[in-house]
Amino acid sequence: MSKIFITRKIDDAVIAELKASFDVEVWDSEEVAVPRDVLLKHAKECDALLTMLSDQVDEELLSVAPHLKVVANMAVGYDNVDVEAADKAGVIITNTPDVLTDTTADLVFALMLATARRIPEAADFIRQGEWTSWSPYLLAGRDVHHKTIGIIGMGKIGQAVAKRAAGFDMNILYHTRSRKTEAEKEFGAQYKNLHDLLEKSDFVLVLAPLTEETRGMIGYEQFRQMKKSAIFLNVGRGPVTDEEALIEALKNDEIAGAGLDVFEKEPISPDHPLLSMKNVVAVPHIGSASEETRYAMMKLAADNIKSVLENGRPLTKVSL
Ligand SMILES: O=C(O)C(=O)[C@@H](O)[C@H](O)[C@H](O)CO
Repeated sequence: MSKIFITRKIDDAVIAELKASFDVEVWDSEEVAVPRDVLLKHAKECDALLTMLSDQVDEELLSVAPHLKVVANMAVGYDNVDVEAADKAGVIITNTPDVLTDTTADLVFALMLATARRIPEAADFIRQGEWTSWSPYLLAGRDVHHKTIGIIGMGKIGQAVAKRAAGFDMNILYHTRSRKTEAEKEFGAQYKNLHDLLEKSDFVLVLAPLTEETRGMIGYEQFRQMKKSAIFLNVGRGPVTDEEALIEALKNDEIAGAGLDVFEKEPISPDHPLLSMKNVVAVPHIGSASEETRYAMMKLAADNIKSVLENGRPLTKVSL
């Protein structure tokens, strides 16, 4: 019977479905990542791994895993996986695209609205008992409707954001590796080089995956090119942004605010400088965190393993 190791406690129904056909072991914690030595021990004897973003699937792991046929990453991103090394080792890597697209695009709008309309600040204002009177500009924020959003990384989530932005009568710019003519036709999105997008956008949104190409792509120079009234959003990967440069840009009022779901190092500590800034809305990597979507991500990861072990065919393979 094929052996599967799941690196985090996921939904019982999904585990039960796998246990019906395979020998399944689960790292029995939702919060605590599986320690490296435990992961390597299981990799030595497993045919399949179901992994999280916090698990490094690298040459060391692949070199001790003679039976490994598939690694199903419970994420659309796979910057925790050395895909080239896996390909050389003949190990199939899968991810969880599509099932999280709309949920993550919703979080983009939640962050954009929360930052622009100062929602967390306003919620605190009442809780602190500060709402004692009214003034014309009390907690006045900035409009989102009819403004310009610049999307960096126009994959499926970027296009789902463009669809929502069209509903807000926004002007949509995008910068990405390949033109998205569909999004141009359907949502009036305009392709721009990075400099023009940064100069023209009221909201600059990072959705690009983390690659050697995109690491640190938004740094001091890029923040200087943005409008002073711009709000910066990152719902992609933290290291795409030079976080020191972001902190400087906020401190020096080079931009007006930031809405962040991802950070250079996660989790971030409560004394992180970004958390002391009123014009920053920070949330703990919850882009895809709806019950429906996280269940769908678990199920898709499990179905990928089942399909590969039963007929060698992945459902959502990561290709080089
Ligand atoms: O899918 C991704 O690439 C994500 O970043 C998120 O959907 C996950 O929540 C992440 O895997 C949680 O750590």
